[in-house]
Amino acid sequence: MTALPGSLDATTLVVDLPGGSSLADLLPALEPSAVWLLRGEGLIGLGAAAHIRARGAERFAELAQWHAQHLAPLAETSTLPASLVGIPGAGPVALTSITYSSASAADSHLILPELILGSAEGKAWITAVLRVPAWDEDLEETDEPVAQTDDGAAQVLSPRRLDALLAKHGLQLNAGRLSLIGPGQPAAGKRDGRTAEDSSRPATSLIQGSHSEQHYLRAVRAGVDAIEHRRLEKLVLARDVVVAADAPLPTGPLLASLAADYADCWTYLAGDVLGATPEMLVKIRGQDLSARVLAGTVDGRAGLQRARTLLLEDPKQRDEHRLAAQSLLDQLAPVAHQLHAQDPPAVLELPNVFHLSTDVTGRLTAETPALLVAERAHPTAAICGTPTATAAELISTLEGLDRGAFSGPVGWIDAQGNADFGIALRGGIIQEQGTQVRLYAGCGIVAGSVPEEELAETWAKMRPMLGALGVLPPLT
Ligand SMILES: C=C(O[C@@H]1C=C(C(=O)O)C=C[C@H]1O)C(=O)O
Repeated sequence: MTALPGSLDATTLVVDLPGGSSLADLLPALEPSAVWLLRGEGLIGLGAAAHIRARGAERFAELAQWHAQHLAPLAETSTLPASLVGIPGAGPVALTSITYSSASAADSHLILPELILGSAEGKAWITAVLRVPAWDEDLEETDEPVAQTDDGAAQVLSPRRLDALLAKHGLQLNAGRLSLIGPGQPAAGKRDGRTAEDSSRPATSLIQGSHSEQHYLRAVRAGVDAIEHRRLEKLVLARDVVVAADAPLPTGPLLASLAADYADCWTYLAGDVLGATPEMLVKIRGQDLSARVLAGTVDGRAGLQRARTLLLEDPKQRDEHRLAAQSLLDQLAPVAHQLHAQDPPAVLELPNVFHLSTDVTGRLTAETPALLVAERAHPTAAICGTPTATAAELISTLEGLDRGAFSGPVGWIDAQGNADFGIALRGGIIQEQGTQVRLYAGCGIVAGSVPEEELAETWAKMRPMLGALGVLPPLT
């Protein structure tokens, strides 16, 4: 973990967005360090005031400790404009991605952007986070006079410094209106989030991932075998493919296209992982928690009527789903009460696939820090299996992958401890200086699963990223 000398100072201002546009409309022209968007609203992080990395079994605890020591105190010291008080995620907020496995060679991340663009409930704001050096540090960067806010609180951020910070990220503020500097103004309400710059996007092609399709078919067969020998009930097996580009891929336009095409999914970027996930591991609002468990999948080409029959009336799909919902309830039970799971599950319709979906609600019983609630909830049987330990062990031998951030928690946590932790699905990991994205997808295997059908399902799950990257999947 990185030590952080000095302390942090955050200033939040209410802003207007260019007429008729949403936060997501700004994305194509930005180079975000972190993103979390649903239906055009959410958070865009730019730069980093602090970037904490952790690995191993203590990764959740280390990030939670950093939050408690550095971010939580800002809830007291950085006051919010009155109209934003009570809006979760408003003010200083860290975005995070945590690896699926404690054995991963990849880092887990907690990123506190130096500039946060936020929007929720029809309001928009910017938060600037500055690092105030300790007394014995070089003070060169803080030669600005300390200003006073209306309520008399000390404010390190002078108007000149704010303008410089905005300009560094291609933005400006005029009479409270936030806009892009230069020609790349957002296209108000533009449906597909694409701009003229798209024509100059790097050329992309699909190449094999860590293993062949045959390797995946064999792994699924071995998984079904283990289930039929009663070693376990359910197992989620993933595979990867790589999209290679002839130049670094700009993440702003990629995320904008995901946000436009998958508006009902959470579009995310944190550390090196990005995508658009439909699954919420756990959302924390004060003592309230909620989640959306998904398991059981039908290709979107089936159409809603047929998908409803295939999902709701198939005992195999219902069983696979029940195990996923039950695992979340069991794992949250020590820290929550009044846990309630929707029954029967609903059918969630996405542009590429249909899922069985269960909404869960509950109340946290004790003051468990949000990141440690996420640690408890992870991994559910939606992305691991039942029983968890047996499934995790089989995954590590059969998949032959380091999943990195794929299928781990991804989202944000604010100074008060409100948080969204999605599951990093339908995404990929940026590699090779931005010239490659490694896409991952997995499928729940139960007794009777057919390997070829599971392989086809992985392609359906990769469709959002393949589409955003301009690559056609093979015919399935
Ligand atoms: C593992 C993935 O998705 C998970 C597995 C599902 C399934 O097996 O039916 C459905 C939704 C997700 O919980 C993935 O998208 O890669």
